Amino acid sequence: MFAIETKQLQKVYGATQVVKGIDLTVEKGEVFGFLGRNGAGKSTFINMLTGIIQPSSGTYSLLGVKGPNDQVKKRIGVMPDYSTFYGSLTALDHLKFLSALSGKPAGKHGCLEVLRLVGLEDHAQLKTAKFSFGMKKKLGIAQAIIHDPELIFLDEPTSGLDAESAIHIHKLIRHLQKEGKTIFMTSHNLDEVEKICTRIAIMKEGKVAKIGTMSELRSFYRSTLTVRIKHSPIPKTEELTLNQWLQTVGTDLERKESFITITIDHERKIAEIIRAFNQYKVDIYRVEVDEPSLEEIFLDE
Ligand SMILES: Nc1ncnc2c1ncn2[C@@H]1O[C@H](COP(=O)(O)OP(=O)(O)OP(=O)(O)O)[C@@H](O)[C@H]1O
Repeated sequence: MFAIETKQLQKVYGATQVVKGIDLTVEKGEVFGFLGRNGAGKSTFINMLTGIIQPSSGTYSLLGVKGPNDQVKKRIGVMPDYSTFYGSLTALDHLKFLSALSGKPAGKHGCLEVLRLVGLEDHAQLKTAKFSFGMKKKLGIAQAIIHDPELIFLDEPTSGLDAESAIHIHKLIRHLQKEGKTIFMTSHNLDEVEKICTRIAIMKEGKVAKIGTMSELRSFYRSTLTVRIKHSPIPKTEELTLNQWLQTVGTDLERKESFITITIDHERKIAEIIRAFNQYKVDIYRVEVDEPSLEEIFLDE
């Protein structure tokens, strides 16, 4: 059973198809990153799954239950792209109120624990009207997880946060994953997605353009690897043979003092090169492989 499954999910506004029939599955326990340029349709997609808006056509299931379904809504947590708060309440009272509404009251201790998890323990008694943008973001995450949901939607959980707070939220997301939760998050921070997401979908103009783990996306993007090897001096007697052999292994061979750079079509060839160097009694000090970053893959779309 999938945490999320959509079939031909579509949203049309007037004559514009904003989400163009998406088929997507997310396994339980994943931290799934949903990326795309501004206006690609990410929030619209999430808003359909979380019941904020109705799909124009297509179907979806959350935690194995066909949506929309009021019972399953209690098992999901949502941090929308902007959250609203009761400004006259303190952070603690705000959370206590929401957790009572959820039908699964966390109590004062539970609420304080969630405030600690998001890094707001020192502001529990502060009225939310006085909260900064970053503090509101954290409180938005707190209210998404206060009822201990199994599936959590986070729309840009760290945008606008300082680096330290963002790292704190990354740790929280990993902690939630360890507890068996599924997280579906959007982000414009590609470094963060690369670090914490198990799988990634890149959305373009309402469709999923690419999907996979980071290594799958890398292999779709580029079928060759550029390898740079630092090595001990090659004995003069062996130089020619080794050079000739390297030219059969890869392309764009460059040799400079104690470095060679070569482009190969499979990582297995790195092992072949290392074995050959050993055979010629050449030591290898360092191997660097130039892999495409998520940014390159993303910009390629
Ligand atoms: N209620 C609406 N009526 C008409 N068009 C809408 C409506 N809501 C969203 N759109 C349009 O749908 C497109 C997708 O918007 P959406 O907010 O889903 O994008 P996004 O990928 O979340 O963007 P961002 O990264 O900026 O948050 C945009 O062109 C937007 O203008």
